[in-house]
Amino acid sequence: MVVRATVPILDLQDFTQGTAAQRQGFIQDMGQALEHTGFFILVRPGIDSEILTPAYDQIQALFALPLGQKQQYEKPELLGQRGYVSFGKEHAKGHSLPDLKEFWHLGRMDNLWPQELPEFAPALTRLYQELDTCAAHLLQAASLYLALPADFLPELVRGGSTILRLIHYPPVPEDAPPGAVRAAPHEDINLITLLCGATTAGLELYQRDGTWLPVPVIPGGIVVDSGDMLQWLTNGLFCSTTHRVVNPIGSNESRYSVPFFVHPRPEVDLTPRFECVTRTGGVPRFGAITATSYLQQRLREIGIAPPV
Ligand SMILES: O=C(O)CCC(=O)C(=O)O
Ligand SMILES: [Fe+2]
Repeated sequence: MVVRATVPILDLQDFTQGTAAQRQGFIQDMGQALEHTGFFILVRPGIDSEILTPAYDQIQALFALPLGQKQQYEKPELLGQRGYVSFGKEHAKGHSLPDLKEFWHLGRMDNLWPQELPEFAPALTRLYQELDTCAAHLLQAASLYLALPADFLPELVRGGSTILRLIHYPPVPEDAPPGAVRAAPHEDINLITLLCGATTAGLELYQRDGTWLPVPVIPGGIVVDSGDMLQWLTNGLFCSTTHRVVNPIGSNESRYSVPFFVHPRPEVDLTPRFECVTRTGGVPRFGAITATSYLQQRLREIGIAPPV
């Protein structure tokens, strides 16, 4: 019998409102998912449609603005960390072809806001805050799984450089370079990513047997994955899984998705925790580095930051 792999599904309310046994079950299942798949789908994440719907309306309105207006908010000196990044700018590490996407970044502070859309700032600020709360629950559960104090990981990201990325993948242009895809295979740089509300399928994750597993779109669910910084800090116990977004087959429509990249504060030390080194064979696989040095190095690799 062939057993088909699936992406684990977890219910956040087991952790936030469940019995002691449900809470413990959530911690175990989440830890196992991050160890073995690097991905899971979170249902009942506590972000309701009153927040998501207006945010999505604003995202669609943003990308519908004329290119010239969007480009007023494209500022190379911000290294793509705030405002607009136009179609074809970013490429995945190790890939020369650009991804077929345009996107907008907003953070905890120092944001650029599109003056054309007065509702944009309040709607997106609320979504950022809700995702920040959701991420804190997940990082608490991850800390408990690692037998660290519950506040260990949430404390690293408090006031940190977390970024909300609004992505629009337009219909694939006829003149797109052969081989270019919506998002080429890559790993996320940060600690964890919460991907909310992709409008259509396309996200796939790479499995150890060399096959790609499509991630289903579950309405109201959030796709969560662990990134390279968490892999580093846990000495590889939690894996940062390669993923990609494939081009649509059949109807060539726009796809929107909204990843929330949870980052530590810049000065945070990412040296593997000794508890995790012990759990992974006793030998540190990674060295000492701060979150800011790690990020700069990675942004250079994807063509966003200038070489030193
Ligand atoms: O659009 C998606 O579903 C995934 C996007 C992604 O992996 C990324 O921006 O890092
Ligand atoms: Fe990603």
